[in-house]
Amino acid sequence: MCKKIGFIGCGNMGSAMVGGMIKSGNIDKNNVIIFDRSTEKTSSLKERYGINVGKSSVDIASASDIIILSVKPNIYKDVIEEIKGIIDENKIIVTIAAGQKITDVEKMFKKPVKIIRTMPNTPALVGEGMSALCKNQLATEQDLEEIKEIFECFGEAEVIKEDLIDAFIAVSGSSPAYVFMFIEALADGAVLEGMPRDKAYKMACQAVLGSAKMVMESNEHPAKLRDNVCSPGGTTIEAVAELESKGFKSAVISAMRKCAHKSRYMK
Ligand SMILES: NC(=O)C1=CN([C@@H]2O[C@H](COP(=O)(O)OP(=O)(O)OC[C@H]3O[C@@H](n4cnc5c(N)ncnc54)[C@H](OP(=O)(O)O)[C@@H]3O)[C@@H](O)[C@H]2O)C=CC1
Ligand SMILES: O=C(O)[C@@H]1CCC=N1
Repeated sequence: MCKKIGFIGCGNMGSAMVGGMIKSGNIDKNNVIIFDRSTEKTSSLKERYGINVGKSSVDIASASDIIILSVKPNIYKDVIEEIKGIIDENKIIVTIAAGQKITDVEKMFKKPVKIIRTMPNTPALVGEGMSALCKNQLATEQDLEEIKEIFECFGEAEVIKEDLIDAFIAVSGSSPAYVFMFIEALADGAVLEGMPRDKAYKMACQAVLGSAKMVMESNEHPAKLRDNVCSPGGTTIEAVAELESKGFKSAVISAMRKCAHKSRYMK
């Protein structure tokens, strides 16, 4: 892969993707160029990964074959207005924004442009991202495969239909936030029972990591794996009963409905 990859916006998600790509060893640092209106962010990424820094969004659009729009959804219009003159049918626009449908982005360009809509997540930074991708009509299957390969540098990637992207945000793009809350709650519970805080985080994280791995590798239903932990009259069923009475699962499901609804209707 020797195409030039440009990032416009290097905040939480852009920097996680840049970090994941470079750390993977599959993308040459000389093929990555970034721009953010905050020079502090670009300087720190340049220092860490040795990548190139552009002077403007226009710089990135000119120098890159693949342009990743990693600014907030409400900034898309301004950035596209700046770069659209430079974008031709040989370049691929990659979007990562919640709520920005392919047709919305096509309208902003007001001309035929190859667009791959994606939804990554921040665990990309540690090579454990989960991304979804879909394409517009002008982008080819080969373009989609090429972008998927780039996203696979920092985790798993799946091609999905665009109408599933709101569900995907709820289960993947946004879900690290709720998983971090769960880890924090597990650690707090352990601290309450006398465990030192640093050990509590390590134990909580390993329990989450190990449990996720078990679901992925065992092919068992999560409820069966839960039942295997619940000894009759034992400790776990006490915790499970309390979680059920507090509406643990329904709280998660209803949070995800809010998340998907926001993604579907946000402007
Ligand atoms: N955070 C996440 O977990 C995920 C985010 N996304 C999507 O990623 C996108 C970025 O989100 P996130 O990284 O969290 O946001 P951030 O605010 O952390 O990053 C956006 C960056 O873009 C900069 N910026 C703003 N305007 C411009 C501009 N005109 N030109 C260049 N840079 C600009 C911002 O600077 P300043 O801070 O000065 O405004 C900021 O550094 C969003 O569209 C979001 O929906 C998708 C999946 C997961
Ligand atoms: O909160 C947001 O809008 C973005 C999209 C997915 C994760 N963060």
